[in-house]
Amino acid sequence: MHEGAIVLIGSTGAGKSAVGEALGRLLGIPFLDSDHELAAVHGPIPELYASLGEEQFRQLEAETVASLLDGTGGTSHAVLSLGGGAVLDDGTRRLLGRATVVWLETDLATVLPRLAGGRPLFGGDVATAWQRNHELRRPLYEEVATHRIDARRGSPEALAEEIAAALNAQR
Ligand SMILES: Nc1ncnc2c1ncn2[C@@H]1O[C@H](COP(=O)(O)OP(=O)(O)OP(=O)(O)O)[C@@H](O)[C@H]1O
Ligand SMILES: O=C(O)C1=C[C@@H](O)[C@@H](O)[C@H](O)C1
Ligand SMILES: [Mg+2]
Repeated sequence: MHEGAIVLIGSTGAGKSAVGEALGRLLGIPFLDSDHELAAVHGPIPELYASLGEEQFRQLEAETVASLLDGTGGTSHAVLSLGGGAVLDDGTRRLLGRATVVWLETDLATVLPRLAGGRPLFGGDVATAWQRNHELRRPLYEEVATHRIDARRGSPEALAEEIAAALNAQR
């Protein structure tokens, strides 16, 4: 199997958490999520983001990702789903250079119904804000991804199967 972590990246609502959980279950390895870890240690993301501001939030997120990646090194294996904006950090992108990084590609039509509850960073017009972030971050996802999956259709379980097959094919 794979050394270190299988990291899932992509825009908000792409399914990183849902697919990551399914992939961990499928492969029988732990599932970690940087947003879940941040929330467990520091409290709910919206409040954390509001109190810290973007710059400090990104710094804390980067430290969290680094420590989760550290914990998955050596002989242990895990699936690690990142927050949608985690790739904005240069240090995080450098660390991802050593991981298997799966980009869940999606589009606005797919995620819009999933964003109905609102996301902390998307004040005002959710669709416009999502699209802007999606376009700004696309080159960064592209830079660090070792694999790409079309996440616009298929259940989280089906997408997990697809990822497992893609990773097996390269062995
Ligand atoms: N392939 C899928 N098919 C149907 N629903 C999905 C799929 N993937 C995710 N969902 C649902 O869409 C919502 C958003 O998914 P999820 O939280 O996994 O996205 P995310 O990429 O982790 O977003 P964020 O960047 O905010 O962490 C959840 O309610 C989830 O159950
Ligand atoms: O797209 C973003 O910038 C974010 C996505 C979420 O995963 C959270 O990490 C947070 O809401 C920020
Ligand atoms: Mg998530």
